[in-house]
Amino acid sequence: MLPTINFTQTTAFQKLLEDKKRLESLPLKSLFHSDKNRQSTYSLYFQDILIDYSKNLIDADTFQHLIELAKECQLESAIKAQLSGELINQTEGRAVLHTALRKPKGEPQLLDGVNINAEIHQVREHMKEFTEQVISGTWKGYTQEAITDIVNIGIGGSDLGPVMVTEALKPYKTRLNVHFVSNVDGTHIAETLKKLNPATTLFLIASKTFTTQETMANAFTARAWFLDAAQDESAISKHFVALSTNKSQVEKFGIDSSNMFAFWDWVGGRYSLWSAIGLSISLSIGYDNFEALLEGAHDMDNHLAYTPLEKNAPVILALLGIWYINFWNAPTHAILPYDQYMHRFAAYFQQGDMESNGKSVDRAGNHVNYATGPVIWGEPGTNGQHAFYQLIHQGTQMIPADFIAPAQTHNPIGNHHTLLMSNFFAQTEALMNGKSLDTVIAELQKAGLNDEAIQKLAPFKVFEGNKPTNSILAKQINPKTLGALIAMYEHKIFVQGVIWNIFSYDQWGVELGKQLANSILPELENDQTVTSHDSSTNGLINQFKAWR
Ligand SMILES: O=P(O)(O)OC[C@H]1O[C@H](O)[C@H](O)[C@@H](O)[C@@H]1O
Repeated sequence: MLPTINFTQTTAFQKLLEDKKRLESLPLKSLFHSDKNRQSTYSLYFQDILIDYSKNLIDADTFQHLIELAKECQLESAIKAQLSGELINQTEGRAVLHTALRKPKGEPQLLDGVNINAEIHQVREHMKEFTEQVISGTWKGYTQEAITDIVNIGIGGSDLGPVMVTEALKPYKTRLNVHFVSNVDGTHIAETLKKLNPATTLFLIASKTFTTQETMANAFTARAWFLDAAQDESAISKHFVALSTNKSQVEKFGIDSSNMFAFWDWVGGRYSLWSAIGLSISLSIGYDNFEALLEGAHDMDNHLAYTPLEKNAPVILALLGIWYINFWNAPTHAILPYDQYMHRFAAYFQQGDMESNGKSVDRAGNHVNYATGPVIWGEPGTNGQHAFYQLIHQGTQMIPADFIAPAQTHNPIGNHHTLLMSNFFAQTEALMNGKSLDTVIAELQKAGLNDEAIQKLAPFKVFEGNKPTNSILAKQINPKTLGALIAMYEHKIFVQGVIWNIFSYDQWGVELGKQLANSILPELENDQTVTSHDSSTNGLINQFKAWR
């Protein structure tokens, strides 16, 4: 079981309140002036990834107190509880073992006293064989042609992870074209199918529960589109496979269980790209690369488990997040990859983080009196710079940000990568240093403005600085480093949930909307005036009915 400690009642919390007062009036850049070794003190290497957290509003005492906070909240035993398969997802009565999916063959993982490693590797073996058959063209469609296109139909965790990873690892692409349909808006599937030939298309119906409304609607549409061409139900077995935990629903849909890739209820949807849900990844980049992704994540799991908290990357990132959210009132956190291939990374962690830690009830069932998970957002640099960085630089909210970049590009064209990286380095430096009024005045004088003009313009050109950032510099974004990065963020989320004393692995908050949609659906299927809701909802429904 996880400990239930209110972190605001700890000794470390009180010390951190004092630290905040001290650091408020201490410019971050002065911490660099007074300590020439600051970068090496506040950065660490994880394999070929440099995690530099020195541009944060911390000093030695604060860092120490953050570690003490983690210890007082019994983080170390919580990490052991999760990794050893305890039922830490208490509201659903489940263990949380996505880390087990990344263990090599033969490395035991106990769940209820049973070693589940062999079962996991059986599915991985099935994924490997299937991937190789489809890529080599020995898996044939109903016209005996090889498959050219894969359509993954899934939503939430059965979509976002595979989309993000296949995009991030596009340089490793096999000959297969992978498409993703998630939205129940018919436009999504219509636009996807337009480009495809049923004879060479393979559908992966990805759903942990196999009952999700959007996915089932898209799956039935895909089935009808396919049968319209094939005119033969027996052809389905060559063109539809299921990635799910729900065998009976899969069979009901008409997919043979030999075409089902199983996973288990101890894999949370938003942590499932490592399971059979990753089949689209494996087809997209090849099984060996998929395995390398898992290996990278497994190395990060070991780092979490065996590294002292002071040197533990996900723990440090989590504690820095707590520092800003709970002591500096930062409501959001930006993830800014300077890598076009990683353009869905922030979107992926919107679900990862916000569905996990968007909670307001603690593990004892009481309403919390402190902030929990932040709003996660971000876009790739440099696009973000020309869109929303203005607010990060000069707005009123503190927005801690992670800058992520590869030193080596997969596309060495002219000086593009140097241009990109000059922006990567410049932004975190600018956010930290800002620009003082004196500097602004001197610049305006140099530009030849008169005193009156300078006085008028100067305030708008001042940058306060002191904006905290982490810089995560990877030698290269490849399957292994990406796996490690994803796992690092996953563990960061878990660590924060432990400190906030919330359950990070349930998602009851998504249920109410689903329930209401189900009750409204029949009301939309006739032309009668609706009166069963509030006047706004009734009015909107009735206008919709009149206009459709
Ligand atoms: O994989 P499925 O069972 O279809 O679930 C898809 C998604 O459904 C819900 O929105 C859950 O909140 C998500 O966590 C889940 O990823």
